[in-house]
Amino acid sequence: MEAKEPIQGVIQASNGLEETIRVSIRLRPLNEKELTKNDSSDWACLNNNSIIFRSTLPDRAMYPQSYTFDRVFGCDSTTKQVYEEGAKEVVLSVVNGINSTIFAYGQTSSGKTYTMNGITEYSVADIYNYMETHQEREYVLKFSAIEIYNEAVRDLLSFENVPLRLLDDPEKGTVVEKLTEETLKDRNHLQELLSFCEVQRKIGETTLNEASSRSHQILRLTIESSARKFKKSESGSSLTATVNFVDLAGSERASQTMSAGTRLKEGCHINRSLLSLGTVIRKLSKGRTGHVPYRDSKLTRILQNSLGGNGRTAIICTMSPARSHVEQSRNTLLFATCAKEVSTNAHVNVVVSDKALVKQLQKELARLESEMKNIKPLPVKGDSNSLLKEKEILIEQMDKEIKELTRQRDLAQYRIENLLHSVGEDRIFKRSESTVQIVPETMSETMSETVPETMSETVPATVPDLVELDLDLRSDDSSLKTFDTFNGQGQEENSPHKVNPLFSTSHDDDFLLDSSTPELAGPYPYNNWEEVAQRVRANSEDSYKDVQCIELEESNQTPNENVELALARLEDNEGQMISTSRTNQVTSPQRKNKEIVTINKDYVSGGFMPNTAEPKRTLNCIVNFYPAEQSFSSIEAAKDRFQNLKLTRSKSCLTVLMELPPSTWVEKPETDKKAQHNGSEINFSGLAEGSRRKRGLSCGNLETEESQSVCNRPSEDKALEIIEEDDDDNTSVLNFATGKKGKSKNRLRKRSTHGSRLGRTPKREEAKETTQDVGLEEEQDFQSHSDWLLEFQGQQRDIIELWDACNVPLVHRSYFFILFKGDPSDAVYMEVELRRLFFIREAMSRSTNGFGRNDAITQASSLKTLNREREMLVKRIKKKFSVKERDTLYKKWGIDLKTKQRSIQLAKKLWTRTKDFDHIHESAALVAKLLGFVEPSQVSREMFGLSFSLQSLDQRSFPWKRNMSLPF
Ligand SMILES: Nc1ncnc2c1ncn2[C@@H]1O[C@H](COP(=O)(O)OP(=O)(O)OP(=O)(O)O)[C@@H](O)[C@H]1O
Repeated sequence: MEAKEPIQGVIQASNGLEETIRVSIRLRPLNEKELTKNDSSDWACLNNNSIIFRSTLPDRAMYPQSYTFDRVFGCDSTTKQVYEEGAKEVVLSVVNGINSTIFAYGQTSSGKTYTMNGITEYSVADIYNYMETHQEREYVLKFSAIEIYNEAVRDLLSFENVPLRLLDDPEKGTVVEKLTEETLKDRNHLQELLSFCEVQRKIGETTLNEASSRSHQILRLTIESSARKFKKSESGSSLTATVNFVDLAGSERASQTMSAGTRLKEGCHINRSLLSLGTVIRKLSKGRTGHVPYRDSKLTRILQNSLGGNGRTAIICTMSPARSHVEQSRNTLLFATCAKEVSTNAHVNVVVSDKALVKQLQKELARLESEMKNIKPLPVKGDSNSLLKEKEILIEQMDKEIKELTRQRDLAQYRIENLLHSVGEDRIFKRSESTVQIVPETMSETMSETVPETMSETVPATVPDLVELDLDLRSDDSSLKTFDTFNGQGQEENSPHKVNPLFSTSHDDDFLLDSSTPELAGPYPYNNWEEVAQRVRANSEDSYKDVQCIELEESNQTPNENVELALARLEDNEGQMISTSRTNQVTSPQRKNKEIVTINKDYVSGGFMPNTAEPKRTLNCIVNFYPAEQSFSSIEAAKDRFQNLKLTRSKSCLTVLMELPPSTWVEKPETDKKAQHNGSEINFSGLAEGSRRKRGLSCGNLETEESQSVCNRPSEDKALEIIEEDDDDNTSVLNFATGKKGKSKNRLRKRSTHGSRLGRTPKREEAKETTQDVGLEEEQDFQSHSDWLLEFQGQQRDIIELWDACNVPLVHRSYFFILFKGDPSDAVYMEVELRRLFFIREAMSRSTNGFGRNDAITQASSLKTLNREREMLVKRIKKKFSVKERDTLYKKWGIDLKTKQRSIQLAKKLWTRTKDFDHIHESAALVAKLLGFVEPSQVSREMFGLSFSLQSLDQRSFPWKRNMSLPF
């Protein structure tokens, strides 16, 4: 068994190897004397491991008949076999740094010396053979020999017959003082020494006149080995181990050698060492508990490590087969049986000096440092910069893919939600063909679910968009920020709004190409709406320009300042909103902004919740807070005002301006007269019940025929209807947008749906037709503006009335009042506001009276039709206004990109959230404007329209939500 390579740097021992003593039995043949006496053998080797006693004598029955050991050698076994199978493995452990001991135990003349001499010879031969075949290491062999006789230790290599003392060394254990230790030169040298020892031992026996040895002989061979690459002086570590060849004295009892005098004493000493050996073996065989009497004899002291200590041990028990020696043979077998139970714990003995250890570590360190220095950097394939760029490009591509996938995922989720929602709404949302039907209580939840979750979070249903519009009017920068926040972009850190991925990454116009839009089926109920916009724009083009010019030349007031001015008046009349005393003079922008914020805060904190007291108060304020002599809406006042300006426009322009005062929201006798002159039955003197009845406005009673006609008005009867008289007039977008009328001979005939509802339309249309019959273009334009003015004034009153009925908050009224002053392009917003207010009032009424479902149709079918219309609108918008054209217009008008983006975002939101017929046309018109016809002066107006359209959408579900009343 090969021992493991020792670990350097550890002094004395490692690799503990616990094993039992290897015990073999060798049965020698009968010698001549025994044969002569016919001392037959009763022992027989049953196999290689067992020996049996075959005697049938009755008195022997009490003893065991069979014994088993590691190896049993019969009479015909050679010493070579005994060595090979019983000792060699243990002996050769010494070359690997493990101590080993070979014992020969047995009675006198049983063959101990005979066997041990042979084993020693074979061992020496094998050791030298090993060293010769392992030249990588250097070996130093040292030999010593002692004899223990009568408990006296003698150096067999010394001619002096002086007993040696035993010393206890802390590291080596018991050592023999002054013991000769001969360093061997070669194997012959060892053979000479062995012969010399044998002679010495025989001399002693001869002196004692003994045929058999009475002493214990210990031949000790120590082997030190080290790696050959290290010189001895530099050797950091070496292995050192000793093999002991122990030839014990005969184990027969003292009584058998009992004699008088010296012989008795000799026999007693023999027994002492042997008895002590037997005791130690017996103790060790029972485990290492308790005291082991190693020190009871010289023999056990010297061989302490070989007996249950650091080393491997083999015991060869020799025995005579003669029947006459049966008792000694049994004793030998009993000893062997005990020895078999003894275990040892062999270690590899590595001896390392401190100096050598330091040197070895230094060398190892130097080697490692050298290796570190020799390590070359790994070759880099190609240019690192190009690799980096490639990686960056790859990352960018992956990032785009991720965004695209995310967008597709969100889109798919949104469609699924819509689909599921539509299915679910079939049971709860019903409406007539063209009437917005009051939805059940679950409608509010359904509506909110229709909008993507992120969008719902972005715009809480109860947060009016006016607040954001207010901020927008303060300054461009703040409005940008606010609107971005509104749309989930450019969020502030603590903003609860989330970005809707549906919009965050898509192109500005992508939402118009949403493939989820179903096909359009059936008649398009709002044909040529874009032509309406063109007409309106064309007819009002000069007015726009003049207004802009006047506003610029008047006082360089910005839209914000106009708002401020109105608010200042509002404050003066209210006297409660803002304690600051103000006049009509324009204050500094900073101050104005601050005060507007104050109003907005009031609105958000207090005005948002239902407030029944304020609307009644503010309604009167809105109507009356302008004294007649100060009112901008007064024609006379407007004339004075305009005349004081440095007008550069033509007379016709001035005329138009005079007819389109900045604000017509207050009652004007002149206008009333004009309205009456045109056959209108509108009573402009307030909001008396009688006037409402005259106009057919039955706001409080929707069960009347008129009100039913309002609510059930087909969607075809929308706010604007275009009659193209000249099909060849295909004014280009650019021409239209830049104000070139070209050869347009379009006739715009406005048909007010709500006007019809109010009972004014027939007469008003008659007036229109009469005007058209004149045929003069200027007169037609004039008539058109006059009609619009009447229409506008009528709408104003309806709106004011509905504001009151719906408890619309003051702030909303204020801004609406300021922004929409009778410009022809305000028609859309007026119509939207009216529709919104009608709806809200109707909803309030229904919420009080209960819900009716008889005339309802399924939400799925209405959504289907809605989406068809949406699809058609998309196609028309795309066809009319290319992206390139719009960009050209934006650039020409100087609309900055952020403003454009903001408008488009609002349009997206409105477009996406428009879920019914009431809003799709207005939203389509607004979207179209924002995509192609938003001039700088219209930005705030358009945004306001979008904002309150969105607000209307959000608040639609509010009245039924948790039975709360309307917030305005
Ligand atoms: N296996 C054997 N084969 C042949 N002869 C043997 C064998 N074993 C021992 N002998 C012979 O027996 C005799 C006694 O042997 P040996 O001297 O070795 O006994 P011993 O046990 O050493 O006795 P003592 O204890 O008195 O020294 C010797 O002459 C030896 O040659």
